[in-house]
Amino acid sequence: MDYNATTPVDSEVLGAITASLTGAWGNPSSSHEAGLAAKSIIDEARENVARMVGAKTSDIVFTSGGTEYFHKSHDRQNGVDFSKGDNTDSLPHFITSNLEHDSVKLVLEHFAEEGLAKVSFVPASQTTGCVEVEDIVSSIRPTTCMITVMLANNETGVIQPIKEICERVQQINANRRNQPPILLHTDAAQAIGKINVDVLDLDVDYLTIVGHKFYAPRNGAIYVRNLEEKGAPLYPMLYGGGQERNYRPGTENTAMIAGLGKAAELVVQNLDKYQKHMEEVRDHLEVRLMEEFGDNIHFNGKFDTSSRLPNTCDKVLSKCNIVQASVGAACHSQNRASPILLAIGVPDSIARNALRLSVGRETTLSDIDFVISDLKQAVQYLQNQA
Ligand SMILES: Cc1ncc(COP(=O)(O)O)c(C=O)c1O
Ligand SMILES: O=C(O)CC[SeH]
Repeated sequence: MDYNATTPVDSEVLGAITASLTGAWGNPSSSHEAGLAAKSIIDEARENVARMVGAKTSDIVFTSGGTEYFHKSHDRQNGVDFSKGDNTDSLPHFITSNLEHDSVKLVLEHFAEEGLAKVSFVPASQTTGCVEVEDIVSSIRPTTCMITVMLANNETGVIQPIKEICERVQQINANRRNQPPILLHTDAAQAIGKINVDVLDLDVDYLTIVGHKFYAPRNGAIYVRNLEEKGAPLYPMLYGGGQERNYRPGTENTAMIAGLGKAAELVVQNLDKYQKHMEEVRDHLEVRLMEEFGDNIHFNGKFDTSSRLPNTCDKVLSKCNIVQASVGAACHSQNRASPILLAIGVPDSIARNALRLSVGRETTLSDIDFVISDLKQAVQYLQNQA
């Protein structure tokens, strides 16, 4: 019950990984047969990942995972020079939400602490669990170089208004004079494989893809709009043998890329089925929780006017025997109330008891019965201890 933390590798994905480890172990940069076999697997995987998010194949760069995608430029990025920190008014300005995963939040905090950039952390609305478009737009300054807001939150499952934000910002970009356009990034880690994600529909410049959230191995990729055509800028964090067009050098991890590509192919083929199943099971879970615990349950991710991922249910509890879940994001220390829940207005006393349940593709209705009975015995245990 913790599929937002990570997912198992799909059996077909494992097959693709195994096949490439045995049949395509060559160096993809080698021009001989073994190298060409590996390169063709990588090319096919790139096509499948691009298809999954509605991108051009050449706009996809493979990475080691979701955390490896966000950094400052070592050069003038988008007309803004990070190295010139002497005049703080000219510092590049970033806008983000207070709901972001640490792989975005901590990078921007670092930029600010190091005097490399100014950052606006826009608070999400406590009535919608979303960051409001107008609050993002009103934070824009002449020095704003990038806006990054996650597509769906990993704890609440609430889907953020990325398309609406991009629509407004592109209108502003069209009227910007003497300033480069504001770049738009979204962290789609929790959305891919659960809802349809289309980079052109969203109209973003960058989109983060995290394999281990959609039954792929723990690598990832980033979408960069019109990368080949020098569209959105991308600066390497590493220097080496020229792989990934010098954007992400290092001999390619063919097997993991093969797995990512197969998982992407499965999403393209089965997303509707996955989404419907997860939604059915999650909704059944919430019905049963209400039946069993009534007013003792507080659903932290349900807002009347906000959409949410089909698999996520954030609520309360801790003494379970069978259920494995997170009391917030897996990578956060568990002995504190989730900052995300506090940010959307969940009272500390409730946030401290939150339990995030996230179902997966194979979670069944009978699994839910186990979950409910385990939660019930946990509640009884806690009540007896009280
Ligand atoms: C929303 C979100 N963004 C980014 C990440 C980071 O991805 P990775 O663990 O592959 O670095 C995760 C999960 O770990 C996540 O849930
Ligand atoms: O568990 C999550 O929310 C993702 C890993 Se921090």
